[in-house]
Amino acid sequence: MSIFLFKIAFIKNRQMAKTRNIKPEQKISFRERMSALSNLPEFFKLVWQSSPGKTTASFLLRIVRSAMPVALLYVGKLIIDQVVLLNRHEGSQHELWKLVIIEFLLAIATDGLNRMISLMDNLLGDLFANYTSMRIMRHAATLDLEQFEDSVFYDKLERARQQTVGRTVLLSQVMSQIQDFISIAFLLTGLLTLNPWLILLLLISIIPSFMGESYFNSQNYALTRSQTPERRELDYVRYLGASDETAKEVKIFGLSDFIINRFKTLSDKFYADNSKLAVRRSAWGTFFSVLGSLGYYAAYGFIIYQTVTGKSSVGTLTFLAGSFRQLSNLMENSLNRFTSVSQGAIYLNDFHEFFEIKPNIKVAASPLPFPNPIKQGFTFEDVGFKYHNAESWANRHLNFTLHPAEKIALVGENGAGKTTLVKLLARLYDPTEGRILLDGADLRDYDIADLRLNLGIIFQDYIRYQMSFSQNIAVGNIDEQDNTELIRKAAHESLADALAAKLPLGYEQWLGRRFNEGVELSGGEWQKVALARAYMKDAQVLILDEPTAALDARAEYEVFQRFSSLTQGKSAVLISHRFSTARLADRIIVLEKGKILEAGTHQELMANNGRYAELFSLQAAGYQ
Ligand SMILES: Nc1ncnc2c1ncn2[C@@H]1O[C@H](COP(=O)(O)OP(=O)(O)OP(=O)(O)O)[C@@H](O)[C@H]1O
Repeated sequence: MSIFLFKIAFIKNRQMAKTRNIKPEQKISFRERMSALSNLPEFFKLVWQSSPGKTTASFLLRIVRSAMPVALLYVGKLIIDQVVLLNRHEGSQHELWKLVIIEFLLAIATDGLNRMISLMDNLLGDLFANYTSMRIMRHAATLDLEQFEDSVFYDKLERARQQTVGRTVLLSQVMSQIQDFISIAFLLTGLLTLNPWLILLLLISIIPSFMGESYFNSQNYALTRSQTPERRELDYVRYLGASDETAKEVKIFGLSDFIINRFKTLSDKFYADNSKLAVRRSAWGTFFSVLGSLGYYAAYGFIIYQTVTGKSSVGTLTFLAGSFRQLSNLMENSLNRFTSVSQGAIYLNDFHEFFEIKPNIKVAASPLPFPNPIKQGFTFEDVGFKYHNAESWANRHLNFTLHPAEKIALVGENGAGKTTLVKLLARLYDPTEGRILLDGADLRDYDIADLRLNLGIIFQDYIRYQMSFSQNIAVGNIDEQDNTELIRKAAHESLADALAAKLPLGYEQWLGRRFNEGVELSGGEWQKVALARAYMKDAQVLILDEPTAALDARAEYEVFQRFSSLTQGKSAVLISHRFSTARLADRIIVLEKGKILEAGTHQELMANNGRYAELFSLQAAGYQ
């Protein structure tokens, strides 16, 4: 009967699943569940690596704890039998009190073990979460920029991130499972020797509940998995609604209601989906628990009958009834837990999937030594690049050479492909077609870390680190973070030193408002700090992507005076929308729709009377 009802629910649920956008491939079969268990050894390896000592302690404590239920029941039986004997003036008072003290000690030991196990689980859980978070960050650092720009990648990253905390539950579940199995083995031995028939009754009363749990767990997984993109959006909306970085614009544009409504729409949908499942799960759970109670009372009646008819002692009655109840609870718990363990093991797939993502940008097996000094420069040979999932090319048919000691300015309208070109130079992406040569050899043949060490790049969307002034500069060459002299020199070169002098704590001043006593800087001030990062290393090529957009006219003039003298003998690439800046370069490359439209000195391009001359005159007219 129950199976029949269960099937109806299953069919109905399949129909509902369709309306709830659960993709069919996200449902998991029993086989998938079982095969996911093969993830457990790898999982335990991670747990072990997090803390070998605590893993061993937790395991040993649970083994001792697993013998406690049967020991307590058995001593209880002996006590009752002794009391019955004493009533008949046959027993021993001394024996009785000895047993009571033993039971008392066992009870205290059980409580103590429970507390130690839970303490161990918590500590191990925290260590595991920290360890796996670090593993995720380490792996993420090896991946390509392009992978970070892909939403499917983010879903995987998000699911892996959730596993760092979520899987600590799996850890204690698996441990508890082992503990319960041993307890069950002990209790079953008692039941088998005293009354084997009860075992059959036991199985009948718990199997429906197990099937129900297993079914609802798989539904839960399918639902959670299908909700990943929305959950990320929910997190994002929550961040938009309450963050120092967004507060200004949210206030000015009066966006709070808009954001709250979006949050409400998303969270209401979550609530509706989750609560439907929770209600159905609870209703079925109640039904199965009634079945379990029926089984228990049938067994209880049977044992009472045997005691009344003199086939067992009163002590045996309490032992059997107690064993049956405990066994039924333990078996039900461990069967149910089995479904959550296999469920948890399936979530581990997400974790492993993330670690299986490999970077596409290959590192040369035996890299060429990076030239110092660069002799021929960087040559773009028909280079084209298309972003993942993009329709059009961001760069196409690029042919030019950045010579040693040459200063090139890249100009062009928004979206012309200037930043992309620079990213190709730094191998944040590899060309989709064509190749970039450095001193005649493919850029891919050099060591990528060496290449980046030789490039000093400041992007337009540089990070405003919520760290100290000095660390904000040191990130340009983190190995030198303790080199105060170098940091001060870099700050001097980018004009940031005058700013440090104004700050209450100078170079140790915390920047940004996110943490205590941080000082917020203006846009231009931040830019000067970021610029200092480029001077932290003795890079052979300096690349500044709109470095002065936020600087005032005097600061921009000074920055460029210094930039020119500091980059003497070095190559430099400058991206700027200000033609007054661009004209200082040895050569100007005008990009349009990813292609080179024209190139030459300021004078040549003006004489050409092409797009550069047009844009230059347009800007100059604005100043008159
Ligand atoms: N991460 C990305 N994913 C997909 N497309 C991108 C990405 N970044 C840029 N693009 C697209 O590539 C083209 C070139 O962008 P790029 O950032 O190189 O232009 P830009 O010349 O530096 O523009 P701006 O002057 O506005 O900084 C644009 O059409 C842009 O939409």
